[in-house]
Amino acid sequence: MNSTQSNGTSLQIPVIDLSGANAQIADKLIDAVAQVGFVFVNGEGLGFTSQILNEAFALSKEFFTSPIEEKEKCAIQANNIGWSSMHAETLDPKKQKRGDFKEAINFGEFVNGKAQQSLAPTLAPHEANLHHFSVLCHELCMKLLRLFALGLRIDSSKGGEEYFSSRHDPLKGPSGSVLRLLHYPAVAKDESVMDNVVDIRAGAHSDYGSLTLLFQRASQPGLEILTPSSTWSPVPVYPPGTEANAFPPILVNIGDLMHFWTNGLLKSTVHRVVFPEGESEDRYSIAYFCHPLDKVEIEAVPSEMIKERGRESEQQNGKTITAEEYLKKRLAETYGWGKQQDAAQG
Ligand SMILES: O=C(O)CCC(=O)C(=O)O
Ligand SMILES: [Fe+2]
Repeated sequence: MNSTQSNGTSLQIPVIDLSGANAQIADKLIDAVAQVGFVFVNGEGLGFTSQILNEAFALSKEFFTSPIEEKEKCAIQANNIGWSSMHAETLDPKKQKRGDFKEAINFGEFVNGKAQQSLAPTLAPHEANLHHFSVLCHELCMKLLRLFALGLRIDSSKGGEEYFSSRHDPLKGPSGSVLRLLHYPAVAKDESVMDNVVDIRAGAHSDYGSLTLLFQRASQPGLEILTPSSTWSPVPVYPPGTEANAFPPILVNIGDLMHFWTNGLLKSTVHRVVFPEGESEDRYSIAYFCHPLDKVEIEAVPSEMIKERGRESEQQNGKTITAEEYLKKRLAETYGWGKQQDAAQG
């Protein structure tokens, strides 16, 4: 089996309904992310609607099909914001001969509803929609973060249910959170540009932040996660039991910072995006990478559930590492960020 083949082993990712979120749901959520690192949540009732998603994906398509000169005007900067072109990012540099078969655009935090970056002509009229989408994403993350704190039984003297959410409150300061539109063009299998062994839509990686939300579209699969037995398991767009939903459930996964924060209890699982077998269509996805506020110090979470677990050093220059330093360190270690601009993750 080469590095881009799947073996079809399928790992069940739990689906959790967050309506009426309570302690029982928090326990289920913690179990899911402690075991698999991924969980599906039903987006209905969380502000997302078919219309909002259809509009966001239509806008994404419009942007990616616009002239390259327009996209270049909002090219990605060292602050991780903007458009990254086809093959510009290499998520698995040790294995990949060529960069990911994808393009993407990152939106940083909006201030008073305004993007803090130049928007391409296709996007500028839709600034309010993009802002609204990122607000919905952040609100869902805050809900999940409250449930994580509840499930980890953080004492009220240490912040209780608000332990994580208060450290992700955009009113208290900036963070590295990013809304990202992704486009993976379809490629005919016999096309000469396509080398099955070296080409991959997104190389194997784990995300860097606290948690990631991922929105997928029907008939555009391709995401796979690495199982504990080191096989690749395809991730469905509509997991069993959700086929009748108005839109696919939202996929949530834990990032490396949360893994580190919880001494590895919550797992950041390696994943990748492959070309599906046979005829494929373009894949569009939307990700929201949620990060703590830049200034937050990542001390071990005050929970008895993680106390006994070993911890990597949290010190940097004798001080507890902050979320901002953690992100910069990860980007630099993994991608040589700052030396070369081949990374654009959130
Ligand atoms: O597009 C996808 O399905 C996954 C993207 C992803 O894993 C990432 O951008 O970190
Ligand atoms: Fe990812």
